[in-house]
Amino acid sequence: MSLLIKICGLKTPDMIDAALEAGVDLIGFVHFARSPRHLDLSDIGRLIRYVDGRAETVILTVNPDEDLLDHLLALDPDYIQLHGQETVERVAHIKERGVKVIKALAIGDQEDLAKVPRYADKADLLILDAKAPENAAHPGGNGEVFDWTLLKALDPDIKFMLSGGLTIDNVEQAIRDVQPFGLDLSSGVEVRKGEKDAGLIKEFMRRARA
Ligand SMILES: O=C(O)c1ccccc1N[C@@H]1O[C@H](COP(=O)(O)O)[C@@H](O)[C@H]1O
Repeated sequence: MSLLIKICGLKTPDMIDAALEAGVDLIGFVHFARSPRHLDLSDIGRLIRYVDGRAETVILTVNPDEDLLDHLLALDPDYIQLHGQETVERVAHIKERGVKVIKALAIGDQEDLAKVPRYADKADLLILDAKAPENAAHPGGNGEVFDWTLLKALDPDIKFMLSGGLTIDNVEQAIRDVQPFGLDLSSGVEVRKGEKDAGLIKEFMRRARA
């Protein structure tokens, strides 16, 4: 089965077109004010309508309260991506609202693996990402790679998307070494923070699919 690939933090129709042409499966939009990829609700709504079912759409957010969730669900994304400290119970509650949920977990050491199975049981998709550096303005999207060898201790039946610092230079090694179910990335296909590049998206996808 081919790898499921999500590119996050897209901000313009042009970059959505580049991602679709390159064969990206999941198109992600960020709603988190401190991020250089942040979009307001009306822009996300407009871009979801632009995608128009040509790929699945994801809205990434961090510890959303019920009011924000109402606004995000009104935009009708296929997935909500939770990139904060949301509990397993919160994941279950959001799924009950009728949307698929991607849960991102930060992996920094062996102990972080203990929580993975419980989230894997509840979330529709699981992302394993690097821990944000201290003082980072946002908990993801920092281009940080974590120690992939930690994942050798994980139950091989758990399906996850590998994330954190994936680029055209390390994607082939990531696939070879980790053999993930999917890949998720943002800053690795940017020329400046928050500015995606069509050539990098195309080359990343070429190498990932090769
Ligand atoms: O991209 C952001 O700005 C962001 C903000 C808040 C939470 C998560 C964010 N990004 C997500 O982090 C991972 C890894 O990103 P990268 O490839 O290391 O840049 C990915 O899921 C991003 O969507």
